[in-house]
Amino acid sequence: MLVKVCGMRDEAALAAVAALAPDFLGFIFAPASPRYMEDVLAPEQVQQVPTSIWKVGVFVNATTETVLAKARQFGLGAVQLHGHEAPAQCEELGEAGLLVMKAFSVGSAVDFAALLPYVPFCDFFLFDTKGAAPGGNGAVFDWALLERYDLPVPYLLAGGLALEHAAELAALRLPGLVGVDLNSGFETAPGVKDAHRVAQMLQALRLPATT
Ligand SMILES: O=C(O)c1ccccc1N[C@@H]1O[C@H](COP(=O)(O)O)[C@@H](O)[C@H]1O
Repeated sequence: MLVKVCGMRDEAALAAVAALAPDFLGFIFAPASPRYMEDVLAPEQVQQVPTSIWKVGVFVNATTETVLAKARQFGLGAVQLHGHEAPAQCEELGEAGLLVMKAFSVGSAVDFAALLPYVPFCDFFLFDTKGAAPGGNGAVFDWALLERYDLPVPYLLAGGLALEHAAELAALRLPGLVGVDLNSGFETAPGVKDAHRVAQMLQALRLPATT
């Protein structure tokens, strides 16, 4: 199971979580988010994350020019598009050499047909809970809604995941599911990750499957 830890904005927590070697570390570039990090982390602090970890910039309805400029400045290898970005923008960012993750908000149902235009242009999808904010709402959706997923793009599960879900997530078998995204459920304050809780989750998810 791939693990992304998102919303890094505290230098000490960044170092502690990076030392745990998650697959992805996420940095929020949406100014309205309490996890917005450009005011507290310098590009060099992001660039020094080990190259074995994908550095993911999380954007909400930013232009391609802005995303590419931030990617260059902070040394991002991947982008998570968490707004209403079009398939053409995913294509542009992929062609620029970035790994593209498109997030979709899940309410009481998922319209998989609406995702079809994104299929050729995304490396991963990410399913998050619909809420008042574009992301980081800290709420879990009904994962059973993904049982009918049949598209060829692998996805990460997001939305309110916390340590209490560890056993259920480790045993979860859903078509297309390849990873999880840890965010507000692993914080002591917005953007300050609790490396101890992240370590416990990584251990639970990386244990060999028993079934
Ligand atoms: O975390 C944020 O503040 C945020 C802001 C804008 C876009 C995305 C954001 N976070 C993403 O939201 C999901 C779910 O987070 P949570 O577990 O519910 O807190 C996750 O993919 C984050 O990357």
